[in-house]
Amino acid sequence: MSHAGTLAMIPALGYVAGKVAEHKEQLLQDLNAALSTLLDTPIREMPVQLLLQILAALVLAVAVLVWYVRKAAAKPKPVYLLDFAMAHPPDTWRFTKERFVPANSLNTRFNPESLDFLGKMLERSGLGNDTYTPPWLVNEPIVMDIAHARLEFEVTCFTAVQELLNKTGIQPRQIGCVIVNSSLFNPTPSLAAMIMNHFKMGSKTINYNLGGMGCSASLVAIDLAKQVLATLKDTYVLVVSHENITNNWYPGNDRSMLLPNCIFRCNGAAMLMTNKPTEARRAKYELQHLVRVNLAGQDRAYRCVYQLEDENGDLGVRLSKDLTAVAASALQKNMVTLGPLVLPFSEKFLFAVNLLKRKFSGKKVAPYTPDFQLAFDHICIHSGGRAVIDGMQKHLALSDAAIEPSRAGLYRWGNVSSASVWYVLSYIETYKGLKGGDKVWQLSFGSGFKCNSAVWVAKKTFKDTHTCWTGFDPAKMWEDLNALTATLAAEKAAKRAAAEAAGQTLPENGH
Ligand SMILES: CC(C)(COP(=O)(O)OP(=O)(O)OC[C@H]1O[C@@H](n2cnc3c(N)ncnc32)[C@H](O)[C@@H]1OP(=O)(O)O)[C@@H](O)C(=O)NCCC(=O)NCCSC(=O)CC(=O)O
Repeated sequence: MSHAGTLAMIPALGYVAGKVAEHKEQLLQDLNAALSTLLDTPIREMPVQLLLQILAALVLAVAVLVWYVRKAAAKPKPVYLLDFAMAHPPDTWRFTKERFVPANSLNTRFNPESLDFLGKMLERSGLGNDTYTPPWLVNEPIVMDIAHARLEFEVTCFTAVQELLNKTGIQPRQIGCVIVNSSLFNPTPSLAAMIMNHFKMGSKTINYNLGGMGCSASLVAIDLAKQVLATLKDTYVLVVSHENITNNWYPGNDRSMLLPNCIFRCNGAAMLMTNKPTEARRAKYELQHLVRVNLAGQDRAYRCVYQLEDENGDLGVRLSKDLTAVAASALQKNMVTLGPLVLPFSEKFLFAVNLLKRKFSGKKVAPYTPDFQLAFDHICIHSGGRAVIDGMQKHLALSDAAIEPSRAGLYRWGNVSSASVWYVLSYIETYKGLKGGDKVWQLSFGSGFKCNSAVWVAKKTFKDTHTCWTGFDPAKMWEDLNALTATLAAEKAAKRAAAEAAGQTLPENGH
């Protein structure tokens, strides 16, 4: 029954309760008399009508019991996130900003304009000085073979999984299913098989490998884990999210394909999910909602993150300038489903009034964006790039404090693809901590084009210091980011003034 139906029954129940209280004495006397007659009368002597009434009551009781048991069995069992751990590559993989252009100069195929573009984009990207790249991509000789791509996966993800097993005390043989997502590196045997082989998992463990699913694939993997947990009893599902830099380093001169070299960096996240009731108390979170939106049916959205060969045959991923606009439209669609599930009544009401005004007022009314900060205590937005985060902050009208974890994710780790929502959550656990009952929103975007949301509820009050944030200084980050914002604003103003002087008008984005 819907909540509205339940609410509507309250006055009726109140009326019945009032009447019962009013005639309590009489009712008790009648019941007593009926019971004594019933108990003193052998079944053979009972009137047929009474027997039928007893039978009907018994049938009704059994039907209610069966309905209740079936309803309880059909209710999805809770899905818990026991814990998660992040990859933290070795210090020898640190890739400072000063090294970026000299290291890229080792690739003799980059022309001077490309090197200029790479340097300029890095400066404006919102990445800090301390991200990680496999050393074989930025030292001579440059190697981009499959053995090194595998090595990158081992260094990042095996360590994250090992740390997760150490934290939880779960043995590899207890894991019933392994799910790995990596968009651009899908060797055979699969990455999921590599995990099973390294950790010597049992032959009954099932595995899945999600390829080509972009930066929002971690939440697709979580959704798959949820579905697996609905079919396997009392088990653990290990989810590993990774994007490979070695297999994705573009050596050519197409600007839109060079952009990933500027912003994508080494990463890995390992999550342990379970449906075991005995783990309910120590689990960090319970999954409350998972909403997936996929715009693959629309050409512009489908093509805006696209792997292809350039005109010289070099393979890379082209990032379209449309990406932030497409992400905003995917977000809008996701919010339409997510909003009613999570927003407080006041926000739903304002949204509905706005909708009616837009439909029937005959005037141009701007759409109302609900305040999602009223629905969630913590927000983890995919740190896909400075422009992506800026766009999301604007669309969702988020405060600097609410968006800080995502900015920190980009600044400290770069665009770490689908693992980003976990680096962001680990920042929240490390710096802010959670209270039991806190709601966390993970929001990811990626090729397809997809926008996925996961809502988690903290099961306890805790703080967890993740090693991937050791030594990080949020104040220094804000100092750098504020300086960058000021530089970009000054540049934009100068461009606009020059254009106006020349009698031209620049579009909103300044180009
Ligand atoms: C790259 C930026 C840091 C640049 O910042 P700026 O403030 O300088 O931006 P801007 O718009 O003024 O652009 C500066 C210059 O870069 C060029 N430029 C910008 N975007 C470009 C693109 N996609 N392809 C080619 N050129 C591009 C502009 O034309 C301009 O060139 P000129 O100076 O010549 O006029 C920012 O635009 C950004 O963060 N973009 C989003 C990156 C992104 O797509 N991330 C999502 C990754 S995909 C992902 O995360 C999901 C997935 O993979 O599945």
